[in-house]
Amino acid sequence: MSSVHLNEWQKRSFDITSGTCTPEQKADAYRAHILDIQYAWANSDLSEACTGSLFRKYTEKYSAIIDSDSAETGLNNYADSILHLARCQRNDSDKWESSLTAESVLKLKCVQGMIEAGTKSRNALVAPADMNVVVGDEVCGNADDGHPKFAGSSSTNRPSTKTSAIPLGTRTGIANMSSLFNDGPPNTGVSATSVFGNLEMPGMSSAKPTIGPLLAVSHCGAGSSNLYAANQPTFFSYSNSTKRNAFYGIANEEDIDSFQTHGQRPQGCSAPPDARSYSGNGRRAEESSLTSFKTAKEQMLVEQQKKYGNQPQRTPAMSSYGGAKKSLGASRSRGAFGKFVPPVAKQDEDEYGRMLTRASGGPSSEPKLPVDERLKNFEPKIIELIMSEIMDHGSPVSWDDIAGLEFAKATIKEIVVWPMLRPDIFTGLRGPPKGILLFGPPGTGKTLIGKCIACQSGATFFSISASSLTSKWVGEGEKMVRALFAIARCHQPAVIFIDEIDSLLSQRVDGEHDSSRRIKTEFLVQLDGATTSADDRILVVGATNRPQEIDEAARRRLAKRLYIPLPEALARKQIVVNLMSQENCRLGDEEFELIIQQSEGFSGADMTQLCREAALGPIRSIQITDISTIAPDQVRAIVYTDFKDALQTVRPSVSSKDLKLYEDWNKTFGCSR
Ligand SMILES: Nc1ncnc2c1ncn2[C@@H]1O[C@H](COP(=O)(O)OP(=O)(O)OP(=O)(O)O)[C@@H](O)[C@H]1O
Ligand SMILES: [Mg+2]
Repeated sequence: MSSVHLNEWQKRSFDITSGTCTPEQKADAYRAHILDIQYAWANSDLSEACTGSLFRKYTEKYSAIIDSDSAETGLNNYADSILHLARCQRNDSDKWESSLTAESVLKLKCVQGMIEAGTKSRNALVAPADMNVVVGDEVCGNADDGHPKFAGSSSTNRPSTKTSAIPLGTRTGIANMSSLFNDGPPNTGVSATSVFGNLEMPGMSSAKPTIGPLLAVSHCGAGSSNLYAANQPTFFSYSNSTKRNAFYGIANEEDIDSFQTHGQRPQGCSAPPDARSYSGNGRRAEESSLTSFKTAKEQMLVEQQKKYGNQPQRTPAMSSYGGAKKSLGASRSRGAFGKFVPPVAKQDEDEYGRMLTRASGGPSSEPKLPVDERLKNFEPKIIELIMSEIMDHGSPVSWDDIAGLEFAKATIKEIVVWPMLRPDIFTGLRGPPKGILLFGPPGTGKTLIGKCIACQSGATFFSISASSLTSKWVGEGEKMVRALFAIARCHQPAVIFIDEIDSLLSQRVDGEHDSSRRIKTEFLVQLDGATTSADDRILVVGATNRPQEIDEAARRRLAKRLYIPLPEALARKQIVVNLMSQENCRLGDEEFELIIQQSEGFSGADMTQLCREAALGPIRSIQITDISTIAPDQVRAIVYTDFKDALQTVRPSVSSKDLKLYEDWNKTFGCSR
């Protein structure tokens, strides 16, 4: 401490001894000095020893004021402020004479009300607003006898005082100490002076971990608590920043947690003398009655409370402690290595319960969702996603709608339909393969076959795409895969159709994204389980036009690999006949043959496109002026010329080079004859 500072403190000390000061001026000056000392200490302008010494000096000097019972001369701020008001009024008008005296003012209705309020509610703030009274469990009013005395009392007439020895650790709030000096209640048997008399200030015993016993004053009536918990350390050992935080009433997380847990004020979190009082359970005493302001977080908690009733909240209400630092993450108790909490609010535990209610035809009008005990470990949102979004309910497709592909259709019927119909026959070696891969050029009917299986197999059909199994959340994709198979197991017999399976099960390469690799691995594991378990009647059907990109492990699991080639002449004709049968068309057999010859190399999709293009021929022949008025039956029939024109614009989408690749792969891995 610099000598300038020391001189300043000492000078001030003597200034206040001047007899010219009124008691309230002295009280104000006293509090200002306490504040200054605290501030200086918090900023390390004062050493601990010096702070202690100054406090002692101040206490000794002003013990007469502090200990005075007199409402006139003591630090009776309550009476002082009322009298001060009265005096001001008198100054405004010389003629006006106030009948207010120290005694009469206490009989005023409003004053009585305030006193009663203070007596009734121990949490209520009755003490002058600029006084800070902090106790373990309660905020003490001025007096429990209704007398608004604020000064520490003499020991002679205070028999009910409890004292307790508090081992001082290394910290205690200076502000708390100031409250000791200032707010000694009427029933306190130990005066502030005596408290200080017993207090060894830090400078005196800094080497010791504890600073000797401090007599704490319990002054809130019979049921009152001690000022400090017995294990409450003092704050002299705090670092400067902590001291400053403590000084400004900013608690660190630990303190807040422990405070909220034990119902005590955060250790070392002293408030300046003009801070508001706090209740021992952390609630700002006057908060409920005086302030309706809520932070967004507090509002959210209130709404959550309303929404979920008395369910325990994950986040403790920071508002419970007004002096706590309200910073981002201040309420976290998980620490740096705690579990990651996503920024989006997690689904509540009872969401699944709500889903069960819906599923069991509960109050909600939402559709029934099948649920199973085995799915309890999965997040409801994932189950819901798979159930509602992945399960396919497309328009019905029959085997006859698929032109050609007789071998593929027969094989699929053998694998899918019959075993479903007669599981008793298809046992042992006759057991159907659990995985099929449909591969071939684009537009050849692979997806169409999938839809047909969905309609004709009688199994629960899950049609999923790779993108629906991927998620931006780490780990979510694997869960989706697991949930998919679990749900399929609950709904046996089941077919899981994965279109464009190459994007999900492409070969694992170095440097690929970790999450996609994990999804892939999980899928293979599940696929393995589904394919090896004899009891499970789950068929996985994959479709791809890039069979060469499929991971070899997946390839093995998809045991039946069926080549879906470009449609042969007969199949092409069937497609055209099928489509033209629904239109006004006039085509002879010869014309059909011509069309089939000219569409060599077309896929099923190309044939469909050719028919669409030809169907537009009659419309194009209508005059533009007539298009708005012409009746549908006046539109001419589709004729061969329309196909001829269409063949000029529609080209095969599969090149012969690509075709060779498929045929080669089929020869290597395919199961076709
Ligand atoms: N064999 C077929 N019989 C009848 N229509 C077919 C046939 N093949 C393809 N089509 C027609 O082509 C359209 C596209 O077929 P689909 O979507 O099944 O092809 P895909 O093999 O899945 O192609 P991609 O590999 O590009 O996904 C079908 O909607 C259907 O109109
Ligand atoms: Mg497809």
